[in-house]
Amino acid sequence: MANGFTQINFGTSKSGSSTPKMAEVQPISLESLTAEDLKDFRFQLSSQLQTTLEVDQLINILYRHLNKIVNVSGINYRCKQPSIETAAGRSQKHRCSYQLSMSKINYGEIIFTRSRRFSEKELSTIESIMDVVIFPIKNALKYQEAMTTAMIDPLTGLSNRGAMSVALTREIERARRHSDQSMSIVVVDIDHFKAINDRYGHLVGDSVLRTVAQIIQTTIRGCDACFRWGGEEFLICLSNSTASLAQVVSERIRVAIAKTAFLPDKERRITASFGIAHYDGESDWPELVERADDAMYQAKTQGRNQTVTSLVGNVHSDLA
Ligand SMILES: Nc1nc2c(ncn2[C@@H]2O[C@H](COP(=O)(O)OP(=O)(O)OP(=O)(O)O)[C@@H](O)[C@H]2O)c(=O)[nH]1
Repeated sequence: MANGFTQINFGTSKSGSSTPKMAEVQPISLESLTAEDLKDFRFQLSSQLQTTLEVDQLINILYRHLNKIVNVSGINYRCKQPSIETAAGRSQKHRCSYQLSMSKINYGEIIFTRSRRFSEKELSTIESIMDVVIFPIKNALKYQEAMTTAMIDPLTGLSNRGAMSVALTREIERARRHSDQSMSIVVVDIDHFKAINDRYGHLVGDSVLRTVAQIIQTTIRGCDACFRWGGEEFLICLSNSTASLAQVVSERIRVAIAKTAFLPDKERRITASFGIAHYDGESDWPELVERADDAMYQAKTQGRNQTVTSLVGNVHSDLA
């Protein structure tokens, strides 16, 4: 162990024995590597690692640079919190791995692999550059954590509006590219929520929002996504969905909400109104969301506690 890096494994991994051989870059002889060369190498590696805050890019840079002095076939990196797994090159059966830790905080594990055993000299060279690697990795993890936090609504734990815009841009792009895979948007708005806050207080109102979020999340599929769009409004993005599937999902959520006893007054029920828009070649997601929102307002004006689908384009035939 040195500099807070624990080499936890070195030897032959039996599971990798059938991995096909790959062409490996010839390493520069470590015997001729001077202290000055190593200093230069560390400086160059450090400069390159400062160019990104993406963990997978950091591992790729390390892979490219390390191969100038020590031949490795693959580098795997994994971290539990935040949960990240990435790799560069190709895994082989001989491996050495290092736990990246500083001030008792673990920043993940780096595993170097190749088809031949690592020599003592190679191991000590790899270990000697780990201190150059740990700070960029630590910064990248902090950045990733901050980005994730910025995308989460703290009350419900759902993704927020910022995350929604990123996800919907991607989904619209996918629906446009694959004509056989469409998508639907559902806007959900709790009915008379102001009256709930006024009568039972904001804490009860908050717990209603959390429970509605849970009902939605447990009803939709893993490939779908739910966002907190505004105060008492939620937006669901149903991937690869027809308009009729969107209606089935909405109705399931609507009935589940209407059946749930949210309030101290068990007899009093809460309802929500739903608006659906099915993708119809919109150029951007705000147009699609606007249609779903208009449909939701129609549900409100028609008496609330119901689902309205925006009827345009190919939706009629799907619902027939
Ligand atoms: N408890 C709580 N209330 C919130 C939160 N965000 C927004 N609200 C409340 O949500 C209420 C929304 O009220 P309105 O927009 O009038 O809508 P509504 O009473 O649900 O009426 P309809 O939508 O027409 O059925 C307001 O009283 C907001 O203060 C929140 O995070 N927690």
